Amino acid sequence: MTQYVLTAEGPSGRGLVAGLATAAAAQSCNILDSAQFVDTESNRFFLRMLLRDEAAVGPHNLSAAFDAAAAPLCLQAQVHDAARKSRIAVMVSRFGHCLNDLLYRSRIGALPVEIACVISNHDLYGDTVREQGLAFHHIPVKDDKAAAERRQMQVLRDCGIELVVLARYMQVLSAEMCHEMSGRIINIHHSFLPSFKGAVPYQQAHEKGVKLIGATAHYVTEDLDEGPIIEQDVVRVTHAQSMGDFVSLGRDVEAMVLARAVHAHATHRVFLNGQRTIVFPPSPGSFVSERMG
Ligand SMILES: Nc1nc2c(c(=O)[nH]1)N[C@@H](CN(C=O)c1ccc(C(=O)N[C@@H](CCC(=O)O)C(=O)O)cc1)CN2
Repeated sequence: MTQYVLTAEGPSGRGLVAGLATAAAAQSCNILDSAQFVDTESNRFFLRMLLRDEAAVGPHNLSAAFDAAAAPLCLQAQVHDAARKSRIAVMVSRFGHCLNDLLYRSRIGALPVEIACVISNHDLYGDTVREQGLAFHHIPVKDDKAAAERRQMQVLRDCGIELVVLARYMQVLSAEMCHEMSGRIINIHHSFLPSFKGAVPYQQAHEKGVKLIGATAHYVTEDLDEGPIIEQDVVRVTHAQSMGDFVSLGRDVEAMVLARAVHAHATHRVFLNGQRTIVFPPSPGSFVSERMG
């Protein structure tokens, strides 16, 4: 039986969960997993349900039913096919560890995404990407950033991209691109934000003598490394380690944090809440890979 993710948000109030759960039952949907949260500061309600469509009602009828149930509750509801993979583009510069990790996780089905193409301002990973049957677009960013970005945006439109993942892409995106793709570009920053923004966080961290380094996955906005945080993690370091050691230790935590963030976005668990996010936990079984050994 087909499963769907219901997402809903809007002004908080009484009877919201009941209203949506009643609508689910009326459509013969079994609620397999449910999470909701009220931000009492903003008085905003957020909900995510995993539904099993036991009467094969189908996505269009379910969308209509939940729109009808949500309207009197002043909620915006969306129904997503839980099995559908988001079409993503990965953008990379010189460091390929996050790209390789995403390619692997996507290939084994551990990430519910379809990598439609890879875009890079360098030609280092063209063979790696094309060997996996994927499109690789080398778009150098020389002195005309705007021209390069116009080419990037054209590729994203032509490929029907739903999410852009900056996998250590080291160019600042224009305000125009950030606005056009608002909420649909995820970046991995190689520090535990808000510490050490910018292009060389490991150098900053080493100079500061930190005992933890980290990685932060966030939505991209025109304000560099200031976008809503989706996922973070850290790893211990010591006084005896060099900046190069930090770079090596950081690779794994960067890749892990980025994969967690992409998984959360692709399974409709992330909600924007002003400058922050709400990230619901993964539903049971959502990490089961198609190729489990
Ligand atoms: N508009 C935004 N663009 C980008 C963001 C963002 O949050 N908003 N995140 C960065 C990633 N990043 C750190 O994680 C980062 C990348 C690059 C730079 C930077 O100063 N780049 C220089 C060129 C550096 C080079 O050529 O090697 C520049 O663009 O002039 C800072 C931070 C991705 N983009």
